[in-house]
Amino acid sequence: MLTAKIGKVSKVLICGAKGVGKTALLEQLIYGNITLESEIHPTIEDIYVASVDTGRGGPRETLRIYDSAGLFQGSKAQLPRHYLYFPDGYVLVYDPTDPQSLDMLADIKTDIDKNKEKKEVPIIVLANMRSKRKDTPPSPTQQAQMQNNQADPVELILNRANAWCSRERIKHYTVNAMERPSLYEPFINMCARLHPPQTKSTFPQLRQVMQKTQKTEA
Ligand SMILES: Nc1nc2c(ncn2[C@@H]2O[C@H](COP(=O)(O)OP(=O)(O)OP(=O)(O)O)[C@@H](O)[C@H]2O)c(=O)[nH]1
Repeated sequence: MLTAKIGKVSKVLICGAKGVGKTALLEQLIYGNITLESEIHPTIEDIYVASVDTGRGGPRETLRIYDSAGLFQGSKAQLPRHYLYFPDGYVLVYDPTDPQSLDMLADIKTDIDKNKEKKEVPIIVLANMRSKRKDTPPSPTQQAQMQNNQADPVELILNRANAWCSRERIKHYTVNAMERPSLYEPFINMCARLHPPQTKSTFPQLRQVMQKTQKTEA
């Protein structure tokens, strides 16, 4: 007999401004084949399927991840309407060197909240750190800023994002599309929230209550 268990499939939308690295993140997460030399074309829409081990035992869970076309900056950012109805969760991405790409996420989040009705819809925010690495020496501009005791603008944007995310009760992650391990935690977290552990059947408790009632009636 075939007994392979197939977990639930959840739909997740990844969205944000144009060119913040949404496709690079997904390709890296799923295939691990992205390098600085990879040629990536702007997305219209693509679907990726990820089989995720949440580390809780049991079958792997499946995420169907929709990569969306990046939104243009300028006027109020609006997701195409159908993206507000079908996703079970959202991954919002911004580039911490570009403050407008962060501002845009607030508009997207408001739109999601307005349309989610009573459903619980997990949202996470990813700051794609591009190639900023701890071992990279500071650029001449950063050196000048440090000499003038000015804060690093990327740090300021990350702080602003952290403050917004904690107000909105959203988890904020700093990742780098070129570093695959940095992508695991956010997607495992999203998957675990979309597939909470099954609670045990309440029938045994129900049976106990019925037995007690019968005893008191006798
Ligand atoms: N150096 C570096 N380049 C990156 C990184 N992430 C993305 N890029 C580059 O930035 C460009 C845009 O990346 P995409 O992944 O296409 O961005 P996107 O958000 O999917 O873009 P749209 O589909 O147009 O919205 C590509 O040339 C990527 O190679 C990164 O972490 N580091």
